[in-house]
Amino acid sequence: MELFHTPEQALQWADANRDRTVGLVPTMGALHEGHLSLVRQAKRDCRLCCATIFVNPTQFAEGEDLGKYPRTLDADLAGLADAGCDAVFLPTAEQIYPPGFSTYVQPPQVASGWESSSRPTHFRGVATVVLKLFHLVPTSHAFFGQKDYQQLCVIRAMSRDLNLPVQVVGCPIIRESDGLAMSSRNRYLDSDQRLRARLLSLALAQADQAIENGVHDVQALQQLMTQTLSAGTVVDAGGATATVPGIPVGGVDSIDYAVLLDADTLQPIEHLQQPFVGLIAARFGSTRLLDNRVWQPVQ
Ligand SMILES: Nc1ncnc2c1ncn2[C@@H]1O[C@H](COP(=O)(O)OP(=O)(O)OP(=O)(O)O)[C@@H](O)[C@H]1O
Ligand SMILES: CC(C)(CO)[C@@H](O)C(=O)[O-]
Ligand code: BAL
Repeated sequence: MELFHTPEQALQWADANRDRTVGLVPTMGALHEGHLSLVRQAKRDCRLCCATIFVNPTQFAEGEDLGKYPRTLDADLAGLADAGCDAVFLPTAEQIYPPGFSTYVQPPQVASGWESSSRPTHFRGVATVVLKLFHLVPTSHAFFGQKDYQQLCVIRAMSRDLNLPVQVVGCPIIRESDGLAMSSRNRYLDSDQRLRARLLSLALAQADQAIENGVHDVQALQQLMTQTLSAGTVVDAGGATATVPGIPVGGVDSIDYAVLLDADTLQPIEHLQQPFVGLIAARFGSTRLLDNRVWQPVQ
């Protein structure tokens, strides 16, 4: 596995391999099985895979966890090599944002709301760095996780709107055995928060079960997700409310959103007659976690 530290080296490598399909896997490091699944998918779809590790300062808001974001480079490189990654680009902040840098991507419409409500400049930073990475490591394909669903929508829209010659591939969410979506920030959770973090996937599973049982009212489904998250309780098959074995009493510390939206536009919906997504962001102390689930139209 080759390591590049400068944009020139990355460009040279991409140039030397321009007759092969190459898949790009952008990450911020602190890698887990979710990231490695993207590398494996890239290797299935493309001849070569290049991962990037860069904790991008422009996507963090003032007071967020940029300074304490986990950095585990040795383990990351071992995991990438093991997953069959061919090259890793590890730029510095000065290389990506040299003195005088002042040009940013205005993110597409689908960036409005949800994540942007708590992180107003987040997608401006994400879109800018992803566009730069696409230029610095020119590839035919780029792989992103559905765990960051709104981010995937933003990158797809940017690629379409700006005619970028990159096929954006969305990859399924990889979960822990209790359903918690893998995330680098899970390591911030203490043991009590970790048990309660299961409520995100549980809220989506509750909505899924209710849809199966014929509940097709959007408000009722959103309420069910909110109730599961805030009280830490579930509704059983008979409609009774019950606590969940193994989850400490009480719900998440706060909910940023728990909504059903059009799966493409992320606009609110009134019925379930188009593909739709359940999107959740909730907090445990200062740790903010995301989860989502996509459904096909219900007739
Ligand atoms: N559980 C997962 N399953 C699939 N893809 C994932 C998962 N977690 C992250 N990814 C994807 O990996 C890529 C890099 O994400 P990132 O480095 O921010 O990891 P993360 O675990 O989401 O970190 P954070 O906790 O900071 O949100 C993104 O495309 C992201 O969607
Ligand atoms: C896509 C990304 C690597 C851009 O910094 C980041 O937002 C992430 O890790 O999801
Ligand atoms: N996983 C998206 C990157 C971020 O939260 O900044």
